[in-house]
Amino acid sequence: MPKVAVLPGDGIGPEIVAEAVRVLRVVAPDIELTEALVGGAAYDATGHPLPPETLELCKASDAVLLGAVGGPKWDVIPDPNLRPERGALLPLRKHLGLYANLRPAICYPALAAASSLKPELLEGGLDVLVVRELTGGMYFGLPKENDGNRAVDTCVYTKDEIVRIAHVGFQAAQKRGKKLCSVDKQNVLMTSVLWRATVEEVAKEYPDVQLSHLLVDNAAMQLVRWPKQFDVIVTENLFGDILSDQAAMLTGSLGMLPSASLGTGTFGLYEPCHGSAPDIAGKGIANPLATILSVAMLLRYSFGRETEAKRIETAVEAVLGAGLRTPDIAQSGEATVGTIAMADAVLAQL
Ligand SMILES: NC(=O)C1=CN([C@@H]2O[C@H](COP(=O)(O)OP(=O)(O)OC[C@H]3O[C@@H](n4cnc5c(N)ncnc54)[C@H](O)[C@@H]3O)[C@@H](O)[C@H]2O)C=CC1
Ligand SMILES: CC(C)CC(=O)C(=O)O
Ligand SMILES: [Mg+2]
Repeated sequence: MPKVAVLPGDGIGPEIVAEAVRVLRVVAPDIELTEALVGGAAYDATGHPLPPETLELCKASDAVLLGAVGGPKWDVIPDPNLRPERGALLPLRKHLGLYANLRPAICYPALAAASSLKPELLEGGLDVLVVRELTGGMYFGLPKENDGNRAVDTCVYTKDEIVRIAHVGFQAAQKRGKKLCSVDKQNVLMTSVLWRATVEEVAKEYPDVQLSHLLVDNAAMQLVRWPKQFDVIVTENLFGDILSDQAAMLTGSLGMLPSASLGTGTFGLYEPCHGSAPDIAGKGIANPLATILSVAMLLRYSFGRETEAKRIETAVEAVLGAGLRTPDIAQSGEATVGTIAMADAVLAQL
């Protein structure tokens, strides 16, 4: 029986994951779901944000569905390695070998008005894929220190790490618009000099893909100036984290962006791109669509179930077309629905 580990986490995590699980149960009732603690919730219950039994469950599963971790309550844990982000999320990605993070930023035509961009920049929709390297760079480099007077973070990339994510970027572009933009900061960072040279080398294997390079500051500007120039963006961990949140706003809301974190093979971890949103947690108004769309990615990438994945994506598009809006994607004066009602509407469209 196919197995999925379900890790709701903190803040709005449990609220949105509960709705995504309802969708998954309807679309793929044969998949066995097992819930486990992660993040602040796990720290409170067990003293560690990633209990060994949670990691074991993930390893014994075919895929993981995660909500989000972290929040102000756990920012004050004295040992930074026991905080949810550094103690659970990053180790999960590393232990599970999930080096490729796919973050599709799709602006559904019905949401053009919710985007922070002028509608004419999004005419006919927007579909940009950010391929973010997920297990290297600044988030993982050692030493990582802070003695109160001086703090150090270290950015490390090996050629192998760049080669494998570059292949993911090129292959994704081959299946789409055949354009890849590699984003770095090679005018300053040595890791970026290696990044650019390596991407150039890998490009020789993909003559059908048009490769371009942008420095990250320019890339951030170009994303809001003319987002349709992009097809696939491949970049390192920190830049991809930032640029994908920025790309999310082009689609209407951070609450719309799903993600797949993949390694070799079909195992994957699926989560919305956003965090635990403590400012709206417990209010029943979080947008569940990023997590519901992450379930579609789970079905597509870990189980090869394209039909079921499309079924979910079509239902989401229909619900948006019918005018349902959680507050994050509503225009002023527009009626809104809560988390559960939005998921009810998706279920009704399936
Ligand atoms: N993968 C993960 O588990 C991540 C965890 N975090 C953690 O989450 C906590 C909060 O971080 P923030 O910087 O506030 O980022 P965030 O992504 O949680 O929220 C940013 C803004 O977007 C809104 N938002 C996010 N998701 C939404 C949704 N589904 N529906 C409607 N509005 C939504 C929030 O209300 C907030 O105003 C921190 O502890 C952070 O470390 C942040 C990013 C990723
Ligand atoms: C919480 C961070 C470690 C990660 C993050 O912001 C993300 O993966 O989007
Ligand atoms: Mg982020």
